[in-house]
Amino acid sequence: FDPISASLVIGAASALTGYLSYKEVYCRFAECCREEQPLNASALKLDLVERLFGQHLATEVILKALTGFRNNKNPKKPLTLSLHGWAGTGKNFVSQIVAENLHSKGLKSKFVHLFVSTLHFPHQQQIKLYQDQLQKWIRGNVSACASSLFIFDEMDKLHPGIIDAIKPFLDYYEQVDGVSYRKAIFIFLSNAGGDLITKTALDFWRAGRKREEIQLKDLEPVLSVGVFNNKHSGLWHSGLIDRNLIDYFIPFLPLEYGHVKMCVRAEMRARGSAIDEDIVTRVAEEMTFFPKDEKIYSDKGCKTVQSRLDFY
Ligand SMILES: Nc1ncnc2c1ncn2[C@@H]1O[C@H](COP(=O)(O)OP(=O)(O)OP(=O)(O)O)[C@@H](O)[C@H]1O
Repeated sequence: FDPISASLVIGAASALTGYLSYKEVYCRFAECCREEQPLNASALKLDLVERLFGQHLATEVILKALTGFRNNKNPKKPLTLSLHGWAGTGKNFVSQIVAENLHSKGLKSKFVHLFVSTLHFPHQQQIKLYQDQLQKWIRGNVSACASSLFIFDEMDKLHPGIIDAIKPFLDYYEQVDGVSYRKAIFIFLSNAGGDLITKTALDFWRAGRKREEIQLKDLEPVLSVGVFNNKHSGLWHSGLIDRNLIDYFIPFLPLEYGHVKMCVRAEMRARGSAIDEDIVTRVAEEMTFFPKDEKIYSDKGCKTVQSRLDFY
């Protein structure tokens, strides 16, 4: 046995172990991009099942899409989800749950980026500038962490065309200018299509069918066509849709009286208060419901529950 090569091997091995344990210790204190770490599917499932009310389709699709994507060592394109539904039905809330399950600091993580149309892209005359900035921002952040998460809120208020600037990143390319975007995740949030979703939910209700009987195939095709043809969807005539770059259109159903009560209880628990059913009913009854005759769905979803609870 050659003593020189033996000591070289030992030296290299101990340097590697040292580096790995240094990295472990470092990552305990500073946030690290753990792109190889598989997703804990049961933790995500538990979060969705226990915390998200009345959204059986969103729960099922998000779980399936994320676990499939994160367990695939070699995805061919980034994961792109488009979440649609009425106000206050849980789209931002789900994005927060997804962010927490991907990066432990959730929305505060430096690998999670939230864009709000009216805040970040307000002026119609500056579309070109926004497109450049968006491309630079995404390129820079995916270079730093391949499994970065980008959330675009208020897509329906985004000027048409802005989002097409990121089309090359969402496509099936192995690399674009030396950067691979295949492990990144993009989530779009929008109220567009909310009317179509409500109509379907209402048709089921009027036919005496259970809400849980609504399937993705009842809504997904209508949604993608509806959003493509809607001038105010942020995806109007978008190349993302006609190139099939959006993996899932995820409908959020309008919330019913019973769901609003569940939100009130969840908020009480979060505040560490005992559940007082009398207050739960009073808060839920303060909300307004539509359509005019049947009054089934809360018109703000669970959105104002937290502030209403402050009065009790
Ligand atoms: N389906 C739900 N299950 C549990 N809590 C919910 C649900 N929907 C809404 N909430 C509660 O209401 C709050 C507001 O909802 P959220 O911001 O997610 O609505 P949104 O669908 O993003 O609305 P908008 O389209 O107006 O942005 C959430 O932080 C959460 O506490």
